[in-house]
Amino acid sequence: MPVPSKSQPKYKRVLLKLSGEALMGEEDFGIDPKVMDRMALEIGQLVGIGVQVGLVIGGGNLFRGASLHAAGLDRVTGDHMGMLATVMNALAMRDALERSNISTRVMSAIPMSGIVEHYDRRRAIRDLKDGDVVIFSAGTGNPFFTTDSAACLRGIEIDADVVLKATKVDGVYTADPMKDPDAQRYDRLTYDQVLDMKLGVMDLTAICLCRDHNMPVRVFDMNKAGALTNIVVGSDEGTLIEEG
Ligand SMILES: Nc1ncnc2c1ncn2[C@@H]1O[C@H](COP(=O)(O)OP(=O)(O)O)[C@@H](O)[C@H]1O
Ligand SMILES: O=c1ccn([C@@H]2O[C@H](COP(=O)(O)OP(=O)(O)O)[C@@H](O)[C@H]2O)c(=O)[nH]1
Repeated sequence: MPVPSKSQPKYKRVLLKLSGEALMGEEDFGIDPKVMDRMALEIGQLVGIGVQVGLVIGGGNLFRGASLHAAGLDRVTGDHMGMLATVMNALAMRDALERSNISTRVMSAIPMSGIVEHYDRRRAIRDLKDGDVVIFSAGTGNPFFTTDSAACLRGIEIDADVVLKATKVDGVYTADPMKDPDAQRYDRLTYDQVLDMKLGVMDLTAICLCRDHNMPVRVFDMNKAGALTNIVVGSDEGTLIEEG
């Protein structure tokens, strides 16, 4: 089988999920412009080798419905705030991408006329084919979901080859590596193994969706320079979750 080269990436279209928290960099809240610029650079490298990039960004650096609820807010209101947070992150990411001369379109699952376009699948696919990075913001548009589920949903809808979950850890472990120093990393897992072992790196709704639609997911460390390009040209970074 031919080995993919930089001029012939393994994937033609990817859905990249960036966790909101990872955008904080060294801070405790908000957005670190240096992280945004670094991500823009890495995404630009994918676009440069002809890969179509759809992007879903979390909102955990600003608001999370569950945390707001724990602090006393109504859960649905909290989730609405969380989804709005993802739109703010998307605007910041568009700014960083456009400063790097990468043509970018932001769509929102919640209509927000005058700020971003409403999500339109066919339009998104056309834009991706034209080489634009398309950022899908406001999650699924519904409370009680996460942006991991939104990433898998949009990935399936746009017929991406893979969902790439960029996070703070370098793959899926036997236990949360932030809490258990003895946790061991998996190179590869099936959807059922993730579900059966309740491995917490991604919510189970997202994994079920991917299993039902046979959408592979790769979990990798977004702080490792070059990891994204390595994956797209066929290297084994992080953990691949796919059919058994
Ligand atoms: N089995 C596991 N393997 C890897 N990471 C795990 C596992 N269980 C829990 N995690 C945690 O999941 C997080 C990744 O999810 P992510 O959505 O990026 O973060 P958050 O939910 O904090 O926004 C990691 O930072 C890690 O601490
Ligand atoms: O379809 C969605 C996606 C997100 N959210 C809300 O938006 C917040 C931010 O998203 P997430 O926690 O997935 O961000 P991440 O962990 O990736 O930073 C969530 O906590 C939810 O409150 C939601 O209600 N529906």
